[in-house]
Amino acid sequence: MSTSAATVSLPADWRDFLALTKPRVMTLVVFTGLCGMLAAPAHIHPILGFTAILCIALGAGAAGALNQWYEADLDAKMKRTQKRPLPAGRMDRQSALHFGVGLACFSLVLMYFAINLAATLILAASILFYVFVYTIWLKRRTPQNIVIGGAAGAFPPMIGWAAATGDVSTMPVLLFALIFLWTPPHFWALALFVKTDYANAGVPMLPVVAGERTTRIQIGLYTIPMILCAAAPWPLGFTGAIYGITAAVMSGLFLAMAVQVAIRRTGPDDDMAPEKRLFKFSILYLFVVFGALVIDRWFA
Ligand code: HEM
Ligand SMILES: CC(C)=CCC/C(C)=C/CC/C(C)=C/COP(=O)(O)OP(=O)(O)O
Repeated sequence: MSTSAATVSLPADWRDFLALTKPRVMTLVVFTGLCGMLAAPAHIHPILGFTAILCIALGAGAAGALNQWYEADLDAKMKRTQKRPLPAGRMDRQSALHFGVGLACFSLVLMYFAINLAATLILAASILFYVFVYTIWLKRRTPQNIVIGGAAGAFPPMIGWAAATGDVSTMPVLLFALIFLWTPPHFWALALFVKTDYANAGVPMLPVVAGERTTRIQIGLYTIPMILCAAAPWPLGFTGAIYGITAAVMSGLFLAMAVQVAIRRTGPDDDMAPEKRLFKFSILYLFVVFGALVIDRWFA
């Protein structure tokens, strides 16, 4: 259990509450949720659609706040996270806890009454998974933390789909699998160049525990099933050529960058440019592939 990381010296303002929700990561979470909703074979009224996306954003924000409530001690030890409201002492942990629990309850109640049970249950699963399975249980215990805990971030397209259709079928499961398999290359590419931060904080991320070589190989190994999942919707008849060709081009680029990272040997002064490029590209990849899904459905 984490302890209070710093003396609280400044009153928190709305920017600190916004920072608790991890807004930058949330943009992609919300985008994949929106694309899952718009790619579904059912129309949802725009106001209900907006409400469902709002619920995903609030639920993800709640999960981010509860993550920061629990790991203020870890965040205080890492350069990348030291300026967050809790480790910087601009907010007390209880406020973050109340904010996170309140937001989670609000998003779930709104989803249930405005949308449907299926979307509510999957949203609840993703909040619970991120907070309890990833943050509290696995993150400090095993380098497989992000493989298993990563499921939390893979649910949003399924939530969007369920909001539009009321259920879940093969296609949203494929979209879940795509993000699930994307998460290890996304995160481990970053972990390779912020390895020292994690080592200092005592977090057992793969490069710290198993070494760089293993991490590089694992990045390559997860990329192969990931691109198969990205390719599958076209031959399975769920999408057309716009999606199929876009996914193939983006997956080809992803594979090339992942292989480059997988086979590289680096010295202590290496600038880690290929790893940084792969991390940045991983984000663009999901934006473009999910965007293509919607363009294919609506404009093809
Ligand atoms: C367990 C799974 C994941 C882990 C451990 C992880 C970890 C990280 C970390 C540490 C960063 C750097 C953020 C920062 O500098 O504050 C990051 C950035 C990012 N992640 Fe992930 N991530 C995961 C899953 C996801 C998922 C599922 C998405 C969305 C679908 C996502 C989207 C992003 C985006 C958009 C950024 C860039 C944020 C920025 O520009 O600052 N991540 N991720
Ligand atoms: C719809 C819904 C509830 C989604 C929630 C899932 C979600 C926000 C997934 C993204 C995962 C994420 C931000 C991991 C960051 O890892 P970390 O927490 O180890 O990163 P840190 O070191 O920056 O805190």
